Amino acid sequence: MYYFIINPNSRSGKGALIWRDLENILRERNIKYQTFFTEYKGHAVKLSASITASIPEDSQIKLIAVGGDGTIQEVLSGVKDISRVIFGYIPTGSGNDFCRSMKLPQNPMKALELILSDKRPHLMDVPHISCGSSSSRFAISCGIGFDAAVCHEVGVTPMKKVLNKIGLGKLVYLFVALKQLLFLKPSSMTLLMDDNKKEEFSKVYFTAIMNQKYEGGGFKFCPDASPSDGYLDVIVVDSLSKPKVICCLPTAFFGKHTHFNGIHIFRCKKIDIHSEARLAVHKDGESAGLLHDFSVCMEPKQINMIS
Ligand SMILES: Nc1ncnc2c1ncn2[C@@H]1O[C@H](COP(=O)(O)OP(=O)(O)OP(=O)(O)O)[C@@H](O)[C@H]1O
Repeated sequence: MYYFIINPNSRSGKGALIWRDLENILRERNIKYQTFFTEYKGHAVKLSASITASIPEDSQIKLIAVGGDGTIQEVLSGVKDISRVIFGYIPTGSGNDFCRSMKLPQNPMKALELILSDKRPHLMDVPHISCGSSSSRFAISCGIGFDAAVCHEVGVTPMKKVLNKIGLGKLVYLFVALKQLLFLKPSSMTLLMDDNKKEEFSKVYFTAIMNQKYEGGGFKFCPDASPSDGYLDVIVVDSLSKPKVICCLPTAFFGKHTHFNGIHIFRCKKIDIHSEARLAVHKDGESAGLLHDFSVCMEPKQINMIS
């Protein structure tokens, strides 16, 4: 039995249309499945929690997220015990950084074929973010500062709808990034890694904590990040002039930004971040509010991922 959690609103409503075609394939092949449609932000967390709470002891279920990167983040966050889930993903979002990093099919039909092929799943690391009293999982990355401000604006800008209509949804990240950069004020930040390594920076544009190589619609910010090495890769962009950031950003599409002065990359299993200014924070591209502090650590258990 497959349990599909579907965000019909992904890619500005195209998700619902794509699901119709996918469901025809499931029906034609007499596949056993159940569907759960999200109706509002945060609904996938609840659906995933109630589905996985009903798994009988010592058994596993196939839980499939159908949506954008934000839907993956919510579905993973709701799962009760990740070791009892075989997780699959069908991309119907705009950014699709998860597919890019995991080398999964970007085409929803091909992604469904992969899920139905019954290939042996691979283990994937799942990081955990704590902000005050709230905590959740993410799959790709979380970040504070510029990258989060971009994610926040991408989520609300009407430009996303327009560009999605003409099949250029990915460009929205580029336009919003350039606009945000013009108004951005760097902040001082302290990073405490694995409880013993402290790094202080005075003019941080953003810090991203990455489980995967890509975020923000294709920026390869941490080219050596791997979702199966048990580590978080951290990038800090500090003390660059704005013109230099503009020069550096396009090179990040190819992971060639790491040699610029002011780009710092670290690796750890746990990190506590403090920003002097209250800045935007994101998890897998979805806004997590404006914060001074948050912590990220790797979950002790990995999830079985169909890939
Ligand atoms: N029925 C719904 N109506 C409105 N928003 C929803 C609904 N279901 C889910 N959401 C919210 O929509 C947001 C974006 O979803 P998702 O990431 O799946 O799609 P996307 O934004 O098109 O893709 P991407 O993140 O790859 O750009 C998430 O925060 C999710 O909680």
